[in-house]
Amino acid sequence: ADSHATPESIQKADIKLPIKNYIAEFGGVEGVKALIDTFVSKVAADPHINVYFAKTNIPHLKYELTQQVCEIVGGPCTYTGQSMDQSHRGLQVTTAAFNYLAQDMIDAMDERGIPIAAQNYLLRQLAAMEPQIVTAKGPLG
Ligand code: HEM
Repeated sequence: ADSHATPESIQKADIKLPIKNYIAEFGGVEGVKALIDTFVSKVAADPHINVYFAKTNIPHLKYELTQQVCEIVGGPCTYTGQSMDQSHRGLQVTTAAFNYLAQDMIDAMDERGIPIAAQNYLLRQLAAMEPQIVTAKGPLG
């Protein structure tokens, strides 16, 4: 996947400009792939949110997430999946669910030793996607 961000892929991935280059801090494309493996394992084991993923094609999700995160952190990847709005429409994702998923990403990044500045950059990008992803209210808001 040695291609680069395009206006279309940036829009689909819901990336906020400017893209900053932290790919080295993430350990290159292989490091991003390993991070997404760790992250998805944590999500699958997280009783607060794993019900959302009961019918999900996990290998496909890992592929799309790897491309998206690699592109976000300035790596040589192009996201070609669905937009965040499209892929989460109808899933009834709540703010609480969003925050649990964000914590799983923090735990995964800690476990893989990603430097804090690089973590914070990715987390800011993910936080900015919340309006496209959260479509439901639950007991916790
Ligand atoms: C910023 C946070 C998030 C990002 C960057 C993200 C990203 C993605 C991506 C790239 C896909 C694949 C799209 C495709 O197949 O074309 C996807 C699918 C999915 N996401 Fe998220 N997501 C986020 C938050 C969440 C949350 C909080 C939940 C629920 C707790 C969730 C549940 C799902 C599910 C169930 C699918 C699979 C839908 C299907 O089977 O088609 N996502 N997400």
